[in-house]
Amino acid sequence: MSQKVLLNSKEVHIILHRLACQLIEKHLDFSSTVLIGLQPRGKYLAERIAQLLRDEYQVNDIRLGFLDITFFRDDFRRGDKPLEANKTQIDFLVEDQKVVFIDDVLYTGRSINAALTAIQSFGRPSEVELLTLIDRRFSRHLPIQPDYRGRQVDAINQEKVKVCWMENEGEDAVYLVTQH
Ligand SMILES: O=P(O)(O)OC[C@H]1O[C@H](OP(=O)(O)OP(=O)(O)O)[C@H](O)[C@@H]1O
Ligand SMILES: O=c1cc[nH]c(=O)[nH]1
Repeated sequence: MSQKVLLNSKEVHIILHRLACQLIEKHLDFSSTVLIGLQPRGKYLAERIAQLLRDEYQVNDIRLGFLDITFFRDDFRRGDKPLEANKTQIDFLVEDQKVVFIDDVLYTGRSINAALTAIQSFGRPSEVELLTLIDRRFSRHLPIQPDYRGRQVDAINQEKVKVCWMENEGEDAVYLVTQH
């Protein structure tokens, strides 16, 4: 296995600021907008974006929730391992709200498809957008595209993009991992 740095810590931080600013441009005071990080790895990105909005850009009253999509995936019966769900935590109504899904990587689009199904249990949003740190090009199985993207990456199917966060991996960085 070998890995190449796609984004270092400084580049990740610059991109996070840009994404936060793009959200402000569109959503202004966030009075009818909620942020939903997809479990497990979108949670870290969503927390970072929410923290930036609050601390650096003085957007108060950010509503942030986390959505687990494990049992909404179209392939969830196919694996041979027992599935472990993560926690869904949405302490507000999404009815008539603008929902922004936040995930670290967009690849086939199947996770977002599952999230679109899962969020219906919480109400009917007025619109749903997608923010992703990494958009893997030419790999979609479904017609799903991000509204806000950190970096577009070309990778072949044998490669994996790995997003690391200080909170769980001890550094903010993005790697392209190749199995040999
Ligand atoms: O567009 P998709 O093909 O659905 O891929 C995107 C998903 O892949 C990753 O999770 P993964 O399913 O690899 O699980 P992981 O958390 O174990 O990395 C990533 O965190 C996204 O949620
Ligand atoms: O490259 C990929 C594809 C799916 N999920 C990831 O985290 N990385």
